[in-house]
Amino acid sequence: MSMPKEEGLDHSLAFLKEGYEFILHRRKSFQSNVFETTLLGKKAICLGGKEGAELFYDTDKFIRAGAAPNRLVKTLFGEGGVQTLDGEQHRKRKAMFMSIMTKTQLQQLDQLLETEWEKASEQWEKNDQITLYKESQKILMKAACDWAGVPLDDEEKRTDQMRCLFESPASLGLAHWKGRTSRSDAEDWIAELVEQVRNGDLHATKEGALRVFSEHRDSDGKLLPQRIVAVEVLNILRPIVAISIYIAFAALALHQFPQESERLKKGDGSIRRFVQEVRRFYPFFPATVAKVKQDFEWKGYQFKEGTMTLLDLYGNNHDPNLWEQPDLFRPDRFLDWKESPFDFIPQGGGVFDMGHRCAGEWVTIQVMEVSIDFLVNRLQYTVPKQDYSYSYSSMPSMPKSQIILADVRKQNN
Ligand code: HEM
Repeated sequence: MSMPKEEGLDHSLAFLKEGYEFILHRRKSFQSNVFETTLLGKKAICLGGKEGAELFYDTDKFIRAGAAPNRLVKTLFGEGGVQTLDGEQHRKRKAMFMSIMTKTQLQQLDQLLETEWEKASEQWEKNDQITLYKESQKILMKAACDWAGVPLDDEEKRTDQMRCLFESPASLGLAHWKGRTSRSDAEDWIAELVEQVRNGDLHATKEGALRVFSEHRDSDGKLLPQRIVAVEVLNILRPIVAISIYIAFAALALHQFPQESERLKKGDGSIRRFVQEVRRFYPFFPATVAKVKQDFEWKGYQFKEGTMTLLDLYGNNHDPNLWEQPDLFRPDRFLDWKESPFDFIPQGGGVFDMGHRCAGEWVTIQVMEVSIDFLVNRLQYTVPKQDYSYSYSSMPSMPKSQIILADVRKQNN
């Protein structure tokens, strides 16, 4: 049986134009959770729905080595990182990440964040207004470095580098190249710290990522090359700073859905459900990518070895077959959510240890909870008129104004 197929030479331009909605639009028009298209001059299969996600995370059928486009590897991921590994090598490396995600470690991050929010808000009281997206990046970078045991030498420069890593993958020209130079500079910085940890010149905290990753032995029993440790430590710092995007969207939701914000203030809404709805509702990653490991057949369709395959992350979070009225912001939908690892997948699906589901999902949820609690219950501020719109084609997307808050004061209660 032949797979539903989008006719035409190449659809990369349509992907750029329709962005987050590209796959879902076609899933709807083909009425199918699987279809074929052409992207970057190559045949690509797009998968969606619970069944599509379940298939995508079957590690006997899909691999990650060589799957991600070069522009993503050169900016966002780095070379040789966990995202690009398969099989036993991936399992061992992923276990290294998950080993630092303990309850105690997460509580420590909580406290570091609280302290940074406190310090920052004291500064903000001296200003007429602040840009939340940028300010929260400073908070997150300081907390992330402290948590990872990384001495932060030049706060402004390093925070800017982290931002460039996640803002640049899909951008063009200079902005993209800035992402590439930020990557090599940031890797140099961390690789030097790894050397210092290994020769005893830097006593990094025992449980922090810098020390744990520097001392980690890979599946061959050897220490990882310094450069790879740097890539993996950046796989902690960079995405923590990227939570600033969700914080900006959360602040937007608090403003645009004041009844939800009131409920949080009165304590009759749940911050957890609010966080989940922000992660479901707003765009972050459109899709994730793998390659067919070897020829197989699924539902009568042929999947040929090496074919690029995309999983529709944004689309699954907005799929009307999975969510009632998906385009409404309604945190209470999570009251009776059946906790499937394949429908709600803003940070990937499946399981953490064997598959590529985001290693930092718990961190993300927790950081968002602390930050939203601070915005709702610890600060008061006004929201001046600004451009709240966000695009479905720029990746990553975020409110155009980056969320300006004015007259920020600590609450007196
Ligand atoms: C800012 C919000 C975040 C979003 C939207 C996000 C999203 C994602 C996505 C979509 C994937 C790929 C899933 C796949 O390919 O199947 C991923 C992987 C990953 N994320 Fe996150 N992430 C976030 C935050 C974090 C944080 C805070 C950390 C670390 C503290 C982190 C560490 C990782 C790592 C190490 C991987 C690779 C996992 C693997 O390949 O096995 N992420 N993330």
